[in-house]
Amino acid sequence: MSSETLKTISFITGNPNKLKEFTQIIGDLPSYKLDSKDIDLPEYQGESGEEIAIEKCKTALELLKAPVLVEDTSLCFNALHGLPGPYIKWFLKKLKPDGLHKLLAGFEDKSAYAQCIFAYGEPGNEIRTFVGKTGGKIVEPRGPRDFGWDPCFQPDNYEQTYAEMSKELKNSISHRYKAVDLLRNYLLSNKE
Ligand SMILES: O=c1nc[nH]c2c1ncn2[C@H]1C[C@H](O)[C@@H](COP(=O)(O)OP(=O)(O)OP(=O)(O)O)O1
Ligand SMILES: [Mg+2]
Repeated sequence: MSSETLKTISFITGNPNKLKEFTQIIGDLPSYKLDSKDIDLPEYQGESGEEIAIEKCKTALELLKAPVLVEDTSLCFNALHGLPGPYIKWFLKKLKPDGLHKLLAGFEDKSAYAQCIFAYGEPGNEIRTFVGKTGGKIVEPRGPRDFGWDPCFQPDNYEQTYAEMSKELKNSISHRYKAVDLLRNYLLSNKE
């Protein structure tokens, strides 16, 4: 297929680590050209993760008026009925991974899940969402601190935190991997 007939999709995110993982996970996508834009879009509050992703996608569509992809990530503590959830960014900013772990000091249940929701929109079409979840527990931080709450999240069935894992391993089991896998299948089955 010549480059003129490739459909360009812009992944809009202000987070370079997300973009790096996304690019590694999605790999080569025949018929599409994946582009990215570094814009930190405003996010609605008090909504479910899915609604936040859809609203974020609508904002991106208004800006670009072309196929856009956005993503919203949550970290949900079961003892806290799913909080911090979509507000994890602000909790992390103030508390750091150490404080996130301490937040659960008074609770026996340290279980949590990481959730990633991609929202894909094209002008005039309904917005599609793709949800990936990985369960685990919140532990005392271990490993490099280069990406968010990775040091304090240990996925089920593994002895390492996300931060201690190789990128290849994280990207083969993560919340983001599961969501991108659904998105990839959708895009490949939906191409004209
Ligand atoms: O796999 C991950 N491992 C560790 N930390 C992570 C991961 N994925 C997102 N994060 C962090 C980034 C932000 O502190 C919060 C999600 O907030 P979220 O609004 O989705 O991300 P963001 O504002 O950094 O980028 P964007 O411009 O795409 O909204 O969790
Ligand atoms: Mg954000």
